[in-house]
Amino acid sequence: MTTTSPAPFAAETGSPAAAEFREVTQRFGDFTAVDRMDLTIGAGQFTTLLGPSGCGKTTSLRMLAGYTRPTEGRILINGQDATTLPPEKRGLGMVFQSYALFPHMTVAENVGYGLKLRKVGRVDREAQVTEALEMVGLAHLARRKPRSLSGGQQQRVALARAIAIRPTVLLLDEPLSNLDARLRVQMRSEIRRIQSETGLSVVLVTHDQDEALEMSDDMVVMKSGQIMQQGHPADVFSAPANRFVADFLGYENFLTTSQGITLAIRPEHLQVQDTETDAVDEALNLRATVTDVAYRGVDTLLMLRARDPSGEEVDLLAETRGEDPGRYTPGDNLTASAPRHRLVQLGDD
Ligand SMILES: Nc1ncnc2c1ncn2[C@@H]1O[C@H](COP(=O)(O)OP(=O)(O)OP(=O)(O)O)[C@@H](O)[C@H]1O
Repeated sequence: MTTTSPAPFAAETGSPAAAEFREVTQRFGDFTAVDRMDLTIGAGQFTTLLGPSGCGKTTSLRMLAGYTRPTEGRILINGQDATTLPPEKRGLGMVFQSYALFPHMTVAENVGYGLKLRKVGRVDREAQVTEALEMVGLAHLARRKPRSLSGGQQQRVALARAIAIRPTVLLLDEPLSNLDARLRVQMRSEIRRIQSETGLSVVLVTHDQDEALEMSDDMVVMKSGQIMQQGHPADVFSAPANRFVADFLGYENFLTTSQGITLAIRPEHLQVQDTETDAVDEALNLRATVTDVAYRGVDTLLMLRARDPSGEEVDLLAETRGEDPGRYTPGDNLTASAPRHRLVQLGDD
């Protein structure tokens, strides 16, 4: 495996960002798929667009790639207005969910295709193809046809093809969703390694929060064509801005305080005790009744019903580890508590 110096791949110096969306809207008839979006894609960063199906992730990526023109707003690539540029003039690499390899071409020909279109000479082209194939660990399969490769290998060829042109930004649209679970996890770290070795700016679209948390430098959570929160995964995870983001990232418990503030607590942070007095020092301290118990091997989920500090009845979920699974049964009364640093205060959606 050769290590490539980041220089040829890095975004042009002096560029404030690899790409920018400025007040971008995309309408399809009456429907607004992307709604006045402002987004900066940092040069050399791994940015993920995360959100549920239909939130506008792919539409945003297609606008950046130039396959769809925004109804309103501007798109900048490397500081230049690219709003009306056709896809082939944007210098972007793209990998789709379906690998879209040419079946009649060898692996090397597939990887070199974009370079040939760009009229890169044979010697340089071969060097760049080899470099890209080495990067994805497939140099030994250069003469094979795609159909003789596994799904994971085909995905690597698609990735090599996209990086061979040394794109300004590499766009990945759910590239791992056709792979089995083990391979998907392996490819996550491979793509991440390639990104850090090349210094490429990458935008990944995914609905998988684990993928986004593991891979991103910058995570953009979207809902209904709008950005709900953008930041480093650890920051977004520990301090979701609103209920939507919290919900999407697996916060299951939402409570309202007597002052009307909404708090979120992760199920693994909600502790249960048999008696009221055990938990008096905790910031949150609620009497609750067990409504259901689900044993899951490594942990046991307790479904609880309680009255929150505002007086509303709420359903809670506590994930207990190391407890005897038979310890609690429906109808039991207990105390659900959490220390102050586990209570996340939420803003409006
Ligand atoms: N060409 C189109 N014409 C009409 N509506 C469209 C078109 N393309 C997308 N949409 C709609 O815009 C919304 C956003 O679609 P988009 O594909 O961007 O979502 P997504 O977040 O990528 O979802 P998924 O994860 O399911 O791909 C959806 O409701 C979709 O039906």
